[in-house]
Order: sequence, then C-alpha cells, then structure tokens
Amino acid sequence: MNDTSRTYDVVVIGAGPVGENVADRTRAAGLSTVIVEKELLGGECSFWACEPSKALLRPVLARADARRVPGLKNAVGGPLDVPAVFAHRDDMVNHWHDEDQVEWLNSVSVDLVRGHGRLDGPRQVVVTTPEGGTVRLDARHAVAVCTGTRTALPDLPHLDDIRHWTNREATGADAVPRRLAVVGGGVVAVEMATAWRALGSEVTMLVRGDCLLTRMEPFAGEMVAETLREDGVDLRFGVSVTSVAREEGPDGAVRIGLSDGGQLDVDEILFATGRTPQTDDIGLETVGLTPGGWLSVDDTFRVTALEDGWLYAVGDVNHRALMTHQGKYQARIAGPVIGARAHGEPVDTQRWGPHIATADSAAVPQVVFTDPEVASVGLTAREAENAGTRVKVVDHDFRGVAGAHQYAEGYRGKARMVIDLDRGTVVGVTFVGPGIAELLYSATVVVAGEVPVERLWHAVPAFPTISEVWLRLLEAHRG
Ligand SMILES: Cc1cc2nc3c(=O)[nH]c(=O)nc-3n(C[C@H](O)[C@H](O)[C@H](O)COP(=O)(O)OP(=O)(O)OC[C@H]3O[C@@H](n4cnc5c(N)ncnc54)[C@H](O)[C@@H]3O)c2cc1C
Ligand SMILES: NC(=O)c1ccc[n+]([C@@H]2O[C@H](COP(=O)([O-])OP(=O)(O)OC[C@H]3O[C@@H](n4cnc5c(N)ncnc54)[C@H](O)[C@@H]3O)[C@@H](O)[C@H]2O)c1
Repeated sequence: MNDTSRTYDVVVIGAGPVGENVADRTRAAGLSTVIVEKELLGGECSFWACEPSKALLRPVLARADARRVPGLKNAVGGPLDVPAVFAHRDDMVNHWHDEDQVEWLNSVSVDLVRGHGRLDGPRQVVVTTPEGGTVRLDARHAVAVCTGTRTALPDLPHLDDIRHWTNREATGADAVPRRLAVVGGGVVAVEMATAWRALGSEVTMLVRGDCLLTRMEPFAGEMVAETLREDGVDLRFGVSVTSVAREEGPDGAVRIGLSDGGQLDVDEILFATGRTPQTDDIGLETVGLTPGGWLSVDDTFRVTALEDGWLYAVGDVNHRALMTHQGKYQARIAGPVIGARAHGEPVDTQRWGPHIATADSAAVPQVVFTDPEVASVGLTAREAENAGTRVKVVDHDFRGVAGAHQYAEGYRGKARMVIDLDRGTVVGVTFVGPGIAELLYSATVVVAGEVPVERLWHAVPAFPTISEVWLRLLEAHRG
C-alpha cells in the first residue's frame, strides 16, 4: 500500500475509553482530531476488563443479595445458569465488535486510522495499517498518548509456554475450569476469584502479602477475605509462585511450584499481578524518551520529560489512577487544556480549576464488585496521616441502619469517614457491605465538594435506606 500523509490539529494514539474522550473534547474545542487504534475502539475496558467482568459479576452479586432476603432465599438456592451468564457477558461486549463506537466517533467528527501508531519525531505519528501500509499523521498542536496497559507478568521461566490467563482470558473464557489459581490480591484478583468461584471453579488465591486490597482501608480486604473463604475459596497469604509448567502437554494441568515448598495442580492459572504501560513500542525513543515506562505528566497531562509541551499522556498510561472513570475525567480536563493552548487562551491551573485534575489526588472513587462490595473515595486514614493531616477517624458497623436491615438479613458492613480536623471537612470515605456501590457518589460529592462536616447534618438521608449510615457516622463523630 502507498504511504499517505495527513495533517490534524491533534493526533490521539489509542482509542480506549480515555482516548475516545480526549478526541471528543479536542474536537469540541474546535480542533481537527484523528484517533489511531490497533485493536478495538473501546479498548481494554469495553472488551476485556470493566464491562465483561461486571457482566460476569452481576448475577453473582444479585444472587448473593437475594440469598439474604427472607421469602426469596429458597428460590435462589441453586447454581448459576452458566451458559446464560456467558451469553449476557457476550452481549455486554457486543460480541467483541466495535461498530457502535465507530458510529459514535463519526457522530462527533473524529477521524479514525486503524493500525499501530508510533511517534516518529516531534508532533509526528506513523501508523502501520493492518494491510501493511503506513499513514503519516502530522499534529499541528498536540499528540495525546492514551495507549493504556496490559497485565504485568512475573519473571518466571517458561511462563509463555503454559497458556496462562490474564485479564483477557479471565473475562472472556467460555468454559469453567474445574480448578483455577488466581495469583495476586488486588482488585482484579478478588473480583475474578468471586466470579469464577460462583461459576463453579475450585479457586485457590495465591497472595504474596498478608492481606487483600492493600490500597484501601484494611477492613475492606479483611471483610472480602472472610466472604471469599465462606464461599469456599482457598485463600493463601504469604506465598509466591516460583515455577509453572503444563504437565502432559498443552491441555494438561498446570503444576505450580510455591515459595513455601509446596505445589499446586490446577487447570488454569490467572495472573492478576498488576499492569504495565503500553509504551514499549510507540516510538518514544524518536523524541528522546525511554520506551517501556509510565509517562509522568503534570496536572494538565503534559509529559513532563519534554520541554516544549506538545506531548500529552492521559489515562492508565500516566499511572495516576488506573480506572476508566478517572481516565475519562482526565480526558475532560486534557481536551480543553489542549484547546486553550492551541487557541492561545489562558490555562487555569488553580486547585479545582477547569484545567487541572485536582480529583486525581484528592477524590478518586472506586467500587470493587465483590461480596461484600467495597466503595471508597479520597484518602485512607493512613494516607491522610502520612500527608501530615490532623485526622479523626469515625467508624460505624451499620448497627441501627434500618435500610441495611431491610436490604439483607444479618447485614454485615462497615463504614469509615476520615475527617480533616483543621479544615472541618471529610477527606476520605470507605463503605463495605452489600448494595453500597451506589452510595459512593454521595461520598464523592462530600469529598470533592469539601462540604463542611457540620453542613452534613442538613443533608437528610431518606428512611429506610442504607444511606442512613451517614447519620450514624455523624452521630459517632459528634458523640
Ligand atoms: C479485569 C479488569 C477489570 C476492570 N474493571 C474496572 C472497573 O470496573 N471500573 C473501572 O473504572 N476500571 C476498571 N478497570 C480498569 C480499566 O480497564 C482501565 O482503567 C481503562 O481501561 C483505562 O483506559 P485507557 O483508555 O487508558 O486504556 P485502555 O482501555 O487499555 O485502552 C488503550 C487503547 O490503546 C490501544 N493502543 C495501545 N497501543 C497502541 C498503539 N501503539 N497504536 C494504536 N493503538 C494502541 C489499545 O489497543 C487500546 O484500545 C479494570 C481493569 C481490569 C484489567
Ligand atoms: N472495579 C474496579 O474499579 C477495578 C477492577 C479491576 C481492576 N481495576 C484497576 O485495574 C488495575 C489493575 O488491577 P490489578 O488487580 O491487576 O492490580 P493491583 O495493583 O490492584 O494488584 C496487583 C496484585 O498483584 C500482586 N503482585 C504483583 N506482582 C506480583 C508477583 N510477581 N507475584 C505475586 N503477586 C504479585 C500485588 O501484590 C497485588 O496484590 C488497578 O489499578 C485497579 O484499580 C479496577
């Protein structure tokens, strides 16, 4: 194929949820924009991460909730309809087709070039197309790298030979392994252990540390661990994988060597061991940067290592907050920033201003879709203390929350509010319990809005909802 060359105001590399939103916002700022994608528009989130994992988990959590409702629990005592769960998952990812996203891209007048994009000097991107041709894209104002991440794998001999699972197989498989090992104790590990246990696998979790969900309040990981164990997951702490091999050929069992000297045979092994940035093959060396690392950015998403400020990195690839909603928030900041700079307009970088991603450090919300659900925003008590804040930690275990007792017989939950005593505001909130995911936005408004604690007395939760936990927290604070 012949080489072609085109010029745009902005070139976006990577059409995951974040790249799509950057392109939408630069276009809205009046800049011509092209996006480059090597796989499916919608990225990891739409096809191999958020969407399929939550589709697998929805029936699991709905059944767990239903089993706590008197009058209903006997009706849902049986196993999940596994083929129907997979069919629902397949529908939720549109059978791994991206024509809806292509239609949307057309509707916002962003051009698309399919293929692998690489920088080729300042403001230049060269795309190798699936047909083997090249398209050269010149950017008048900015290139935004939104190339996301893939699973970070441990350095184990023969790992490539054993057909292991990453998030892609864990969210996309259509057969239930009899025995599944899950390596890791983070969010992917606990969510996928929950899903596959309920789908019928014997699950063993191999966690090298001594707790789950280490970035959250300690009680979150403890409560999730308790239910995983009750549900029959073999949860092992303080153990690492030292070797892996498929016994008896490619379809044989995986034999796992363990750091405690033991071994474990399973049918599949999932590595849920964190993420690595997709920057190893995007031409960073052509602009004087080292390939393979996270791209550090300032609060307006300009890559700090380049002085003349045309290169932006948004979403997972900048390592600020590896979640879809937070990457899309970054995109809603970065797009207008690129627009303002292109039009020679001022950029307002005051805390909470329109061109600075203040929430990335102050108010990142996250829901972990396990049983119980975990929802948190802002700082943990330890993070706040480490930041030098004079804090008061207020805990409540959902006693006296009528809505929680309506929701589930024997409701088990815990809530924590971290108060900045000098400013009189809430800097962090964590809820653990069934049905608490939708409570998180209230906490996010409280933290991002820096609402004075005293004003919260006037925010009245309806009776009898789980939200009344806010009242119990305030009462515990007032004493
Ligand atoms: C199992 C799992 C479950 C998750 N669940 C949730 C959840 O429930 N909620 C949540 O908020 N977050 C969740 N996450 C995190 C979420 O998936 C990521 O934060 C999100 O996908 C990041 O979006 P992104 O656009 O930055 O990157 P990605 O979604 O990774 O998209 C990057 C895109 O860039 C493309 N690309 C890369 N290199 C090139 C190149 N050189 N040329 C052209 N195209 C390129 C890729 O093909 C891809 O389409 C989950 C993650 C995992 C692994
Ligand atoms: N519901 C959600 O919001 C959601 C769901 C899934 C993933 N995500 C995001 O995706 C990102 C990736 O999740 P993740 O769980 O893969 O990463 P993570 O960083 O949350 O957890 C990685 C886990 O693997 C362990 N680990 C790392 N290297 C290891 C090794 N060599 N051997 C054994 N254990 C090892 C770590 O100790 C940790 O327990 C996270 O930032 C997460 O927030 C979000």
